[in-house]
Amino acid sequence: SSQEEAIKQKDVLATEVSSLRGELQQVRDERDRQLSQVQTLSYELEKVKESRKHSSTELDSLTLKANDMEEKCSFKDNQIKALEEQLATAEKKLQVSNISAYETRTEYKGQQKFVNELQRRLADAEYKLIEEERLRKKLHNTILELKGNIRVFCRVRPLLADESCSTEGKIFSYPTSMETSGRAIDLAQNGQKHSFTFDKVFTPEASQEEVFVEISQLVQSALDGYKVCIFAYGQTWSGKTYTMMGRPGHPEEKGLIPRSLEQIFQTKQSQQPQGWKYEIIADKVFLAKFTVSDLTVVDVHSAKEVAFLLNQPANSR
Ligand SMILES: Nc1ncnc2c1ncn2[C@@H]1O[C@H](COP(=O)(O)OP(=O)(O)OP(=O)(O)O)[C@@H](O)[C@H]1O
Repeated sequence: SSQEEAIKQKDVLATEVSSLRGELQQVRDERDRQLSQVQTLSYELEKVKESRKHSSTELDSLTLKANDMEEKCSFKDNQIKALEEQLATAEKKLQVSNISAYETRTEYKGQQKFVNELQRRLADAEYKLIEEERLRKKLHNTILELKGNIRVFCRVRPLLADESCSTEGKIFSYPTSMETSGRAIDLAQNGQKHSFTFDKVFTPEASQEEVFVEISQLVQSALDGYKVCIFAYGQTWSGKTYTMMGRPGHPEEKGLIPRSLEQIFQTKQSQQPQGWKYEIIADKVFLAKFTVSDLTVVDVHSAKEVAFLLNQPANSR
């Protein structure tokens, strides 16, 4: 029985051992499972640590960026403030400009009215001027016609250095009566007096300018469209060239031709704004010893040829 007892106890113990072995196995399995869980967790922990490290670097860089942005923002804020101030000033200026633009526009309208009025008056004045110019031409020509369509002036030149003056005072005299003053000349020859009257007599003292005053009215007539002819006539050495051309190299002694040309070209210029247009044609003819040579029809090829033609009448005398 004690043997049975022992066998029984042994069986109980064997059962107990196997149950304990089962439990041990369970504990082992649990341990392995927990071990692998620990491994997983420590791996994850490692990952979290790494990501935290990365995040902290990123955080640093972001903080830096944020600081930079803040700085920039405050700079931009200042800029915006400055721009706002500028904008306010500009708006104020714009307001002022608008007011002054309005004033200017009003003033411009006033001026425009005034200009229109002036233009109207100018057109009126121009019309009157043209009418009056027409009347002046007519009256000028009437005066010249009344003075005589053909007028003869006499000019006595002074004695030249090599000419005797012993008898000069006795030969010429100029009557001073009311009727003939400035128009008559008396010549004494062999005790006889010969009286002549002209439209005007120029004494030896008369200047080129004085002679031109008489002639300029005829030049004006020519400019007004009337036909005019002025020529000098007289014996050799009597002063025709001097009267017509003047003394070369002495501008104050220039003759009728250069003075007339000046008047013609001055009038041409001064009348241009009033709408007058002048066409001036020059034609030069030489007459010497009954031979007429017309420069405008003779073919010339050089300045020398022209000089030759100009000298021809003088050479042929
Ligand atoms: N009014 C004057 N005052 C001063 N000198 C004059 C005057 N008129 C003429 N003379 C002089 O008298 C001289 C003769 O004049 P000029 O040559 O003009 O005469 P002319 O009539 O043209 O002669 P020609 O018929 O020979 O060509 C010139 O020396 C000129 O300078």
